[in-house]
Amino acid sequence: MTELLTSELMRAVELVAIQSGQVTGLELMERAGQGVVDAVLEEWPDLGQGEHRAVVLCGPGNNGGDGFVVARLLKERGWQVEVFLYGNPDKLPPDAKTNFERWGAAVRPLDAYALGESWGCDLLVDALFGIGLTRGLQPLGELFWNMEDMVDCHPVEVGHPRGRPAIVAIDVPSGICADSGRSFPHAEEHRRFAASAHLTVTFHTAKPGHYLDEGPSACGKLVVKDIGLVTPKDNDWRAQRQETCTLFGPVDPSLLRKDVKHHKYGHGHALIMSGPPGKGGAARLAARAALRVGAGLVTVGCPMRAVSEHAVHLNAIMVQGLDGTHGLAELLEDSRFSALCLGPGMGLGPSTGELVKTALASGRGIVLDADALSRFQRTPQALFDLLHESCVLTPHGGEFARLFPDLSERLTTAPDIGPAYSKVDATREAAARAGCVVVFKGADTVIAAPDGRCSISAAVYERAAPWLATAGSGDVLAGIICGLMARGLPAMNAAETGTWLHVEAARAFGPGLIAEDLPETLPRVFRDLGL
Ligand SMILES: NC(=O)C1=CN([C@@H]2O[C@H](COP(=O)(O)OP(=O)(O)OC[C@H]3O[C@@H](n4cnc5c(N)ncnc54)[C@H](OP(=O)(O)O)[C@@H]3O)[C@@H](O)[C@H]2O)[C@@H](O)CC1
Ligand SMILES: [K+]
Repeated sequence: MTELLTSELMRAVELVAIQSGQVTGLELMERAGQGVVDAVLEEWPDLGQGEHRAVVLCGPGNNGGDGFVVARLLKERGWQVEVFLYGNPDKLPPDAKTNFERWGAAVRPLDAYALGESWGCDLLVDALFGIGLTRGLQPLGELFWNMEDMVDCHPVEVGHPRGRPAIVAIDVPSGICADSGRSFPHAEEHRRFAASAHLTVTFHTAKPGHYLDEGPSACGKLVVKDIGLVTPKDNDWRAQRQETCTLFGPVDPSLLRKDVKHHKYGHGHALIMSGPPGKGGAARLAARAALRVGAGLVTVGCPMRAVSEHAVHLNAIMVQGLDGTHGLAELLEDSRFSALCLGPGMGLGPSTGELVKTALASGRGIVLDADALSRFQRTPQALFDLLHESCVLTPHGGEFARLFPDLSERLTTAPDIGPAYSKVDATREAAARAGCVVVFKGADTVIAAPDGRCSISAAVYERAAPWLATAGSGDVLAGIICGLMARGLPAMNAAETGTWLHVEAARAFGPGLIAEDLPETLPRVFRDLGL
């Protein structure tokens, strides 16, 4: 588990170190620049031999200061280095100014580079803006557009006469908000709003924006370099500041091990509610996932007329026909049902809403997904009033917007000042409002509990799982989380662990994945975890 620091917290950590006298800002800047050079040479060993050409684009703040350090260090290695500045050198902050002076060679205005027709280098360094970005960068739209083209269309080629540079972003690609991963749109919509890079080198710890929204695609690859900072552990320091979030993973295998002393009921009984005939596939996917993740028993509860359809498909999973809320309430008199899942394939009719209310009244662990969420589009507060802390909501973007339209609007309206409202902010607010765990799905899934705990479970970088965007994949996730809750995991643990396993199963299976494959790949994931 890695703690992710927002820009405000990162500044606070830096301040503590400087005020304690352990380090100066100038030393931190030197370590940051050295970290970038080290990361570049680790990523492209060819650049470690001989003399190469670098272009360093510096901005008006300390990110630019890091750029001047990189320029100097590369020059000391014998490289040809050209430096361009976006801003007024007289207005640089003190540490950046010192490094501007230490550089001591020519610095030209950025326009002189941006208007050139050739990339003219082997390494392009984006030191324009870091965690201090506060608004859009309209004048740089064309440069960013060209950078994206370079990253997407041209492989890095050391020594190319016109330049096919490796592009490295210092701290965060310029234009990306470090807290949210969002960019700040400007009037020139046909241009890009943020830089693109092959490699992004950040310091001390990653920031939420490296994992959210546009962040990962802009960063390319992410490397975190230690610059000798320590995040204070004491509660007083933390109590005065905003809450952090973590990057979840890997899972703790001890949460998933089965106790040999338990019989099947000791591992819980999951009840997955299904919709009418012809709509039962989603519930069967969720049920299979709940069973594979280790629930001792799984039952699909369905309208009487859907029993025969389920019966021809299911073996180890039981089928229970039941009539409406009365039938569900009666079934739940059996206290061995330890967790429920409602939503996948249930339909948007009134019966779904009534079944959800009956299920919630039972106080059991409950996962609500898909139609069980959308059904409450017009009356979200009626749902929130019934939710409790053993509930997990698993909305995708559309479902989130139905339940939390105001939060969704803040998240989708173009921000004009930074830091931009983030998916972490939105999910945290949603969990507090709903009074339960919210899993806001996407490649940048965010999971939050009502007490403020929050983690990002991102399927990006080395954990990218593009084949997971397939029909039924969400139903499987709901089933995995329900199965884990049936086994006794608290809602937040079940949500985080389930989301991580879901991505891991997709990665283990690889290309060609369909939803049915996910539960079947869980045994392999468990073996790899040493269970
Ligand atoms: N913290 C640490 O521990 C360490 C930090 N380090 C490095 O420092 C970086 C943070 O430096 P920073 O705070 O000076 O911010 P940075 O991103 O350089 O730019 C801010 C400047 O830009 C301006 N500005 C903003 N938006 C603008 C716009 N759209 N268009 C035009 N101007 C705009 C803004 O001025 P404003 O007008 O908003 O007052 C301000 O002048 C960090 O990312 C890392 O690289 C490392 O050296 C080591 C340890
Ligand atoms: K940058």
